[in-house]
This record gives sequence, C-alpha cells and structure tokens, in this order.
Amino acid sequence: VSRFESITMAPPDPILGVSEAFRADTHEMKLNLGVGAYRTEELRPYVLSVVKKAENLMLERGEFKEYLPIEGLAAFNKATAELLLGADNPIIKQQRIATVQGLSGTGSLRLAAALIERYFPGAKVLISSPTWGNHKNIFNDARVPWSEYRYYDPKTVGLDFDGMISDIKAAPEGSFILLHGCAHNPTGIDPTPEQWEVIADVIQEKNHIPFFDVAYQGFASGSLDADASSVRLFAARGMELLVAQSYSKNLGLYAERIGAINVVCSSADAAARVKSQLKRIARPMYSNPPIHGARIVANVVGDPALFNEWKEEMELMAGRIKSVRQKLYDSICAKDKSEKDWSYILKQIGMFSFTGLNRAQSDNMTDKWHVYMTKDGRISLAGLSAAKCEYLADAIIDSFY
Ligand SMILES: Cc1[nH+]cc(COP(=O)(O)O)c(/C=N/[C@@H](CC(=O)O)C(=O)O)c1O
Repeated sequence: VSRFESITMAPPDPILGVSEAFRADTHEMKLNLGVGAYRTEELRPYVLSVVKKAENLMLERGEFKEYLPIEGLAAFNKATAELLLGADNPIIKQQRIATVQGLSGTGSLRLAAALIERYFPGAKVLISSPTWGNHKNIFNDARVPWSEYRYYDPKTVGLDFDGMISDIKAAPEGSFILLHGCAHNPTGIDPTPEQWEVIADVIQEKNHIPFFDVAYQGFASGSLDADASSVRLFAARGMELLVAQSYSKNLGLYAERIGAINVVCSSADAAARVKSQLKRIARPMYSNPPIHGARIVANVVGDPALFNEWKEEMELMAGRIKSVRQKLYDSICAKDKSEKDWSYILKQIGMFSFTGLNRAQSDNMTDKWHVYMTKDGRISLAGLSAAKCEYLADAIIDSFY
C-alpha cells in the first residue's frame, strides 16, 4: 500500500479546470470562454509586438541570469509603482511605497496575505460576493479569515451598492477590504467614480485598510490612467493601502508570472520596514522572483516608443473585446423575441460578461453547445470572435429558456 494513500484526488480548479475540459472536447464548434486570457479574432493567443521587440533588445544585450534580489528587479519595481500611481505622484518621491515583485497577481496577493497573517492577527479580509475564484483559496491557505460583502445584485444584474456599503460598515474596525481596482471579476461591474468616493469614505470612517487587486490596468478601458483612478483616489486621500498588480493580461505575460505587491504607507520609514518583512516572507517561499518578465516590463515602460506602442496595443485589445461585446448583445437581441432586457451585457467592463446564467444553464451551455465557461455564469469575451457571436447567442438563448 502506498504511503500516500491518505491523499485524495483534488477537484479540478473552477477556472483553470475549464480549459482542461475544453482541450478534451473534440467537437468542432467548441468554444473556450473560461479562462481570462486574451485571444485574437482568430482565437489564437496573442504575444504583443512590444513584448517581442523588448525580448529582441534583451537578446542583443545578452543579459545575465544571476539571482535577482529578493524584492525583485529594481527597474521593474520602479516602473510598476509609477504605472500604478503616476510617475509624478508625491508618494513615490517621498518613498512611501513598498514595492516587491511578486509571482504575478496570485503570488503578490499571497505575499500580502502572509503579511496580514503575521502582523494583523485576527484581522479579517472582506471579499466581494462573488469574486475571483482563487481569492478564497489564497486567504484560506494563508490562514487569513475572510467574509463577504454584498456586491452583485441578481435582480438588476448590477451592483448592490447599498448592500456593499452596509457590509463594509458592519465589518470589525480595521478589516482589510479587498477591492477590484477595475474590471471586476467575474461580474464586469465597476463602481462609478461617485460610488468609489463613498466606498473610500466608509473605509476611512471605519479605519479599515483598502486592499486593491489590480489585474487589468489598461486592459479594461484601454487607458492605464483611467483604470488606476480608483487606487489613485484612495492614495490621494492619504490612505495607507495595499495593491497587488499583474501583467498577465495587459502585457500578455501570463506564464511569465510577473506582478507586484505595493504597500502605500504614511512614512518612508514604515514603507522600509514593510518591505523588509515582505522580503523575509518571500525568501523561504520562493527565494527570489523570475527575471524575464520583469525585464520585459522594465524595457517596455522604460522606452518611450515601446511604452506608447504598448498603450496602442492595449487599446486594440480592449477595443476588440468591446466590439465583440456589442456584437454578442446585438446577436442576442436579434434572436430573442422576449422582452428581456439584455443591456447589462453592454454595461459590463473588461474581459468578462456575467451572463446571469445559473449553474444548470451554464452546464447546458457546455453539455449541449460545447461552450466552456465557469459555473457562476461568467464568460470570457476575450475568447470570443465576432464570427462566433451568432452561435453563442443561440446557445445563451437556448440555455436561458
Ligand atoms: C481579479 C484577478 N486577480 C488576480 C488574478 C491572477 O492572475 P495572475 O496570472 O496570477 O496575475 C486574476 C486572474 N484571473 C484569470 C486567470 C486565473 O483564474 O488565474 C481568470 O479569472 O480567468 C484575476 O482575475
């Protein structure tokens, strides 16, 4: 008998497991709308041209592969903080931000969770209901207690703002409030600028700590600055806050695992101490981060021509998703003879559309139509081509009724 007899088979991941099922499907019309990964109109993965240019530059230079410092590549850490807050943000000059390169968004969230577990015993993290599927795993494994604040209102397929505010108000003082900086996953519903002001008010009133997950900066609206406006609003109020960043989507660096955890503190001294403890957590976890993705980001952001070309490519990617969102909406409306109001599909922003399909209806999408999506009713528009919108509209209407 094996010594590992007690280890049972783990269930497939709710998001990454969908791609596994998709690959196993041989049906010619199969469509993968599961994982949030950008695809071109031809439904192929997309390597941004600025990434290829940066990599050619790096090859020509023939750079070393020595260990990075525990906190990561300095040029990357500088660039990522400036992208987040704006290069001229006084916080940066005052050295009040602790930035540590992380293993993309997930690894950065995990570092922050470990810091919370170690230095805020008993503190809770409030996460939106629903939220990105891996948030609960990250805090569970880091042994950080969490609870949910209301976010999605199924009646309006919109934001339950009053519920959100009252749940944040009711949380124990000094809780961490996990907020999606832009392009909320899975709902695609973001607070308005006015609502962000109220969210900041209640977090300040209750002495909570804002904790942003920014995985789509520049990818949601096409503008790096617009997508960072929620974070910058809180920072401008002088609030201390945490921000996890990812370059998986906006620079297409998914498998390079490049991101960062940023902690904005009220003093440079506090930032230095926080950074030192983040390093102490990272060293036994993975020692130091991978260099390739960090160099790509630093090279793209550091070269004005590449930086501008990146912004153009982000607008292109965001533009394709917006147009395929519109085309899906038009296809559904043309086919659906009922009075149902599908406009929520248009109002949502970012990579995803929250269709409102329940578990059984989502199963029908897969079992009958070979459309792969997460069981919470989320579809990744990044995996949809204009050519497939009619087919998807048929599948959605068939599954809804
Ligand atoms: C909100 C959010 N935060 C963090 C991540 C982590 O991404 P990373 O590659 O670790 O930087 C993702 C990824 N979301 C997509 C992929 C995934 O589930 O890992 C998704 O929701 O499909 C998010 O949607």
